[in-house]
Amino acid sequence: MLEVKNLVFAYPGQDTPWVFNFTVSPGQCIAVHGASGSGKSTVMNLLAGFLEPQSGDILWQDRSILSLPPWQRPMTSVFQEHNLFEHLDVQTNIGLGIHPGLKLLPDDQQAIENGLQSVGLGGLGKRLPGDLSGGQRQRVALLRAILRQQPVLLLDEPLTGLDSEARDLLRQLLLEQKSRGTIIILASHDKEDRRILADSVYRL
Ligand SMILES: Nc1ncnc2c1ncn2[C@@H]1O[C@H](COP(=O)(O)OP(=O)(O)OP(=O)(O)O)[C@@H](O)[C@H]1O
Repeated sequence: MLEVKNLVFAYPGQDTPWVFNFTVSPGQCIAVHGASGSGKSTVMNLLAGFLEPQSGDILWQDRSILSLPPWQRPMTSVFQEHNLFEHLDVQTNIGLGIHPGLKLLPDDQQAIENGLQSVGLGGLGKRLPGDLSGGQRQRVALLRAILRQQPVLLLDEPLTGLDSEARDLLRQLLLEQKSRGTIIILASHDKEDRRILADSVYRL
C-alpha cells in the first residue's frame, strides 16, 4: 500500500502550502484531478522524489521512503518531457529502463519486442527517437516505464496527444498492469482516461 500522509509543500514565496493525503492499494489507480495549476505535477514530483516536502511522509508497505533518492523509490514516472536518449535506438532506450547496465537477457529482448508490438510500434526497435513522431516517442517512454515493473507508476498526462487507436492500446496495457498489482497515480485532463483506468479520484 502507498500512503501519502499530511505531505506539506509550498514553492518559495507561496502563501498557502498544499497538504496532500491519500492512500492507494496494489492494483488500484487513483486519478489526481484538478484545474491547471492546482498541483498535480507537484504531487507527482514529490512522490518521485524530485521535490522535498516541508513535512509529512510517504509510506510504501508501512515504511517511509522519504529519505530515498528517486532511483531507489519503488516507482517509475512518465512525465510530459519524455527523456529518451537521442543517440540510442528505441530498443536500447527501453532496455536501459530494464537494466541500467544494459545486460539484457533473451527474455528481456523478447519482452521489448512484444511490448513494441503491443503499443503498435513493432519493427521500430532500431530507430532513433529523433526519427519517431511525438506520439511514437510517448509510447516508447510509457513502454519503458511499464517494462521496469516497479510497483508504482506515476503518469502525468500519459496519453495526451495520442490518436484514438494508440490511446486504446495503451489504456489496455495499463489495465493489464493494474491486474498484475501495479499501482497507478494518474494525472489526466481526459475524462475517458479517468473513467476507464481510475478506481478513485483525488481532487485538488
Ligand atoms: N518551480 C516552481 N516554482 C514556483 N512555483 C511553481 C513551480 N512549479 C510550479 N509552480 C506553481 O505551482 C502551481 C502548481 O503547478 P503544477 O505544475 O503542479 O500544476 P498542475 O496541476 O500540474 O497544472 P497543469 O494541469 O497545467 O499541468 C502552479 O501555480 C505553478 O505556477
